[in-house]
Amino acid sequence: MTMSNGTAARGAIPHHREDATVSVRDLVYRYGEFVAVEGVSFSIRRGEVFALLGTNGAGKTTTLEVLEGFRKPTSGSVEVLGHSPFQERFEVQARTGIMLQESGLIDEMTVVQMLELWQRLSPRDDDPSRLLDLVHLVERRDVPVSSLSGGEKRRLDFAMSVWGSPEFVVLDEPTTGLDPQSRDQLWQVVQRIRDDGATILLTTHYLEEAEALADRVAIMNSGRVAVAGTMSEVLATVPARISAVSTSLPGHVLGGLDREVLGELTLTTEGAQVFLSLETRQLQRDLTRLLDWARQHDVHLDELRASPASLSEVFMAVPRNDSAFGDTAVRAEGARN
Ligand SMILES: Nc1ncnc2c1ncn2[C@@H]1O[C@H](COP(=O)(O)OP(=O)(O)OP(=O)(O)O)[C@@H](O)[C@H]1O
Repeated sequence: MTMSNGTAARGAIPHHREDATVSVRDLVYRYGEFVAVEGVSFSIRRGEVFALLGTNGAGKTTTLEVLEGFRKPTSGSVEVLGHSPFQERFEVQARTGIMLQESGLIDEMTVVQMLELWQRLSPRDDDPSRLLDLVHLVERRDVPVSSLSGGEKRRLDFAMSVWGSPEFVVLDEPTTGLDPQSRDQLWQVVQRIRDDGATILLTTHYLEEAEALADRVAIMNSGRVAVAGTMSEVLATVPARISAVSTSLPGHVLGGLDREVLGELTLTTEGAQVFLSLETRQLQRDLTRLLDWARQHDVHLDELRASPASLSEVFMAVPRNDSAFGDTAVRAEGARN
């Protein structure tokens, strides 16, 4: 994926358009005078899970609705599977599965009747039994939809979105309301259909879900992409953290440590204990330096922890207003694509 106005994407390797299932260039969408999406560019490679994240009102749903062919872009170009989703809706819909936030299930029908109805409506062929098995609803096949739990309804929605193994699947907050076990099962199914070659666009407010599933991610704020790239590129936009506690740190060796490491070192003393915290963009290098330093000075490090930033930290670090976005850099980057 390449992004025109994302920080992490600046280092991303551009790829050819033919590798892309989705290609969005300079997308603008206005509701009347209000600009909901303001110059967004990205592409989603075939066979990857791409997570579109963002604050409330960031423009995710609007972008999704443009990709699904429900809205005509105000300006910019959008291609899904080589077609315009708005002008060539039939071509795109025949190869796309969509799981909306709002379920379209019919309460009076049983689970299997719902799938049989879908069999008649969908342009793709499939077998209800395969889908029931896929989403672990075999034993609920003859139960009316109205009797299903919220999680079971979500799984049935999911089954309908992957009916006939579409090439492109849009999952809009797929695990809302699922218990941890059902959520894990659904994650496994998403990974399985990705491994089978589907391209998946996921939106979610659960950052651990994006972290578990997505190959690439974009975080939107106020109609723009704030940060984008592969998961590791995005996580690297916030420093990693190393921490440890030691009771064997002689005062005279402390000074040498900050010259050894590249990151920002903080030492706090409480009685005989020294708490060491290091924020670094060079996790492996600084961890190696720290361990070498500890060995040389015979320092024992207790509770040693080293971890990259989480997606949640990256999300929290996204500036929450336009003026803090570094507009000049963002626009200059956009102009190159
Ligand atoms: N039909 C509409 N008419 C006018 N403004 C709208 C309309 N739909 C959305 N908006 C506005 O456009 C902006 C983007 O909305 P959108 O629903 O795309 O955001 P979102 O990222 O999906 O948010 P959320 O996470 O809260 O669902 C918001 O400020 C919203 O109020």
